[in-house]
Amino acid sequence: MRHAWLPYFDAVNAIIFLAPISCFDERLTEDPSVNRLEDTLLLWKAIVGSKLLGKITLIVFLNKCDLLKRKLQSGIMVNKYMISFGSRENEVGSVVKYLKDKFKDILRADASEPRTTYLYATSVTDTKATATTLNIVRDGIIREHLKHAEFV
Ligand SMILES: Nc1nc2c(ncn2[C@@H]2O[C@H](COP(=O)(O)OP(=O)(O)OP(=O)(O)O)[C@@H](O)[C@H]2O)c(=O)[nH]1
Repeated sequence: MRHAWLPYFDAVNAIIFLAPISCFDERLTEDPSVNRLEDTLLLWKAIVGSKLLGKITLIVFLNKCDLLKRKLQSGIMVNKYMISFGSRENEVGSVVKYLKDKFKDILRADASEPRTTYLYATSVTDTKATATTLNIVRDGIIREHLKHAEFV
């Protein structure tokens, strides 16, 4: 159904893409053959590759970092579910860096033109930290618009 809702986003300036990165070891309820994080990356690929969304600023929240931390501390290994994670340290910082690079790689390979994209590690249930992140995002978008309007 995803292709059905893409056209409804043609009049927006920015999309906040929430990627629940703690779900690296989970499967989709609707299709247990698909890993949830792989599914998230496929959706990112579709959004990045969509010509309809080509002019929209993309903001990625690598979300549920608190839940990710808890999973990693309990001994669950990322490389068991994502082979390409390899021998990197099984801790939040290296998982976030690895995933940021993955999102950027897809952007480089699939975006039809260069575009403004921001990536943040978040735990949105931490409302104070999320408010700060949203303020940074808002300032970035405003600055971007002013730049296009040649005010800065
Ligand atoms: N601890 C924690 N909980 C979160 C975070 N983000 C969302 N949640 C909680 O996760 C639950 C599911 O919310 P979402 O992930 O937004 O919704 P969803 O994608 O439809 O649901 P899931 O299939 O569970 O991912 C809710 O109870 C949220 O409050 C987060 O960063 N940290």
